[in-house]
Amino acid sequence: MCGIIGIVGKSPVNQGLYDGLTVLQHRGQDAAGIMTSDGDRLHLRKDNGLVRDVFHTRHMLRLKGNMGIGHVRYPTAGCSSSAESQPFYVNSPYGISLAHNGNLTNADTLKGDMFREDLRHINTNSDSEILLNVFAHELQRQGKLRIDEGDVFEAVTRVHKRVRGAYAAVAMIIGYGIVAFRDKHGIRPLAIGRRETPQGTEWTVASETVAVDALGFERVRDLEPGEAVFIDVDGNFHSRQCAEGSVYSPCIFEYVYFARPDSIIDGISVYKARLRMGERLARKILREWPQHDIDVVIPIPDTSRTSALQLSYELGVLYREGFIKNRYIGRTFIMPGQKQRKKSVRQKLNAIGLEFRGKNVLLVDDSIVRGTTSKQIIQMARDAGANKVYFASAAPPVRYPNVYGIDMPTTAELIGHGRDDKQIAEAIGADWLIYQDLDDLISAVLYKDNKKVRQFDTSVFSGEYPTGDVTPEYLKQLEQCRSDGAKETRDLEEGVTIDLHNSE
Ligand SMILES: O=P(O)(O)OC[C@H]1O[C@H](OP(=O)(O)OP(=O)(O)O)[C@H](O)[C@@H]1O
Ligand SMILES: NC(=O)CC[C@H](N)C(=O)O
Ligand SMILES: [Mg+2]
Repeated sequence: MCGIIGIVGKSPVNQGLYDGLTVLQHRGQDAAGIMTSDGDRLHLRKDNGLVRDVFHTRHMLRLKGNMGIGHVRYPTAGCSSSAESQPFYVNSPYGISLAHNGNLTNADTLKGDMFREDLRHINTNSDSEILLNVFAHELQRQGKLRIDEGDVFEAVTRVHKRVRGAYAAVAMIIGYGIVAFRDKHGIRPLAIGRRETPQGTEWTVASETVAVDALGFERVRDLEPGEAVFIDVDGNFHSRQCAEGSVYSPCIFEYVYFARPDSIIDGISVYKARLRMGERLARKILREWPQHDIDVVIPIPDTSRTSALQLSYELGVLYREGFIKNRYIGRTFIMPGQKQRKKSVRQKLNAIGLEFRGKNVLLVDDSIVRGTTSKQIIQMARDAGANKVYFASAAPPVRYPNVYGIDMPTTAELIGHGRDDKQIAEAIGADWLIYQDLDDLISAVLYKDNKKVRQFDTSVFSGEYPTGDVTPEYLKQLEQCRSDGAKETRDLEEGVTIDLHNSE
């Protein structure tokens, strides 16, 4: 997952973009970047690392201008070189930069078309560079010296006709403004905020409402699937539906794990959805094991806390924080390699002995993906003296790859693939394991908050891909180039790619 943000302001936006990226950090820890526009000049700083490490005072001073976009990256295509960090830039037409969250499913075809038909060179293996070039080509094709919002929307309409997969994007056109658009399934989130100042109205577009809140903007609404909004340099807001047959199918895994609980995605509170997940899972436990002997419910920090709390309440069993999280270690699941992920679990969490000694503990996590966390945590609970260690997952088993912006491309890496619940329990070392049912998860998220959302992208649980273009051949090819093993070899072979547009 990545985090994106754009601001059209009435005063310098560098600090706002930085602050916005900081609260979107949980969506991508590998790289960060900001590009601002100051009159007819663009300023860029991007590199590998966390937001706080990438931007120093000297970079912030150079990021001048009242309009800009930013990105935090969790790679799902290409490699993790700083050259593939975002925003990307093309000089023609007009000078355009773009930041993207998601993953294109027809990137290879598009790349070929770009070269053969559009005569454009793509310098990296990033699908986001392709998305930018498709947009740039479609804008250029109109052959205008000066453009207006109609031309921008026409270009986005044509992008939707060519591009498949998941894309929530913000693009900045020098001298004109910022355009934001969302694929016709609305798989990745994108929210709009506005702020009144004595100088006039300022606008922001960001992956999650937490960024809108943190910057002191007022939440306006989410972009609709297939919709584009264009905010011109004077702060005028324009919007248009640019795709045919748009159907809301937001990624349900955003609610399970990715998003911050204080965000509201597509009108649905992530926090409330997680509470309901806990509630439904508790009811399932009571149905399946009414005579349970659970002494205490313990969450696996951070994400499972909300659902674990509600689960314990509904179950009528004590909730205890038995694991303490090191606040300086980030999310382990989105780390690039399995070795690093494994090592980080132990660095990140430590058990409080007295909560485990002689007790039957129910550990609750939001999801089990590769089993990296659950396996080690269960062992830690045993080492801390637990009598029985039970495990509950607020999401159903993850059994299928994700192709829309979450880096889980290989079925073989998923602990739920090809195993039933009993075999998974054995593999992670649990005495008993319970998963949320998919229907319960859907009803926990759906509820009645937003009537427009009727279905979700549930592909990692169901194997059903809403874009309809994900074939077994595609998945095989994805697995070959993006498995942990393939990534390691490639990073060694490619070494450091020199970036064209970067400054130290
Ligand atoms: O089965 P796995 O492959 O280990 O993946 C699942 C785990 O990874 C995530 O935690 P993470 O540490 O990334 O973030 P968190 O602190 O937000 O819970 C998630 O919350 C689960 O705990
Ligand atoms: N997780 C994402 O949204 C990734 C965006 C893009 N596919 C990249 O790899 O940079
Ligand atoms: Mg976790």
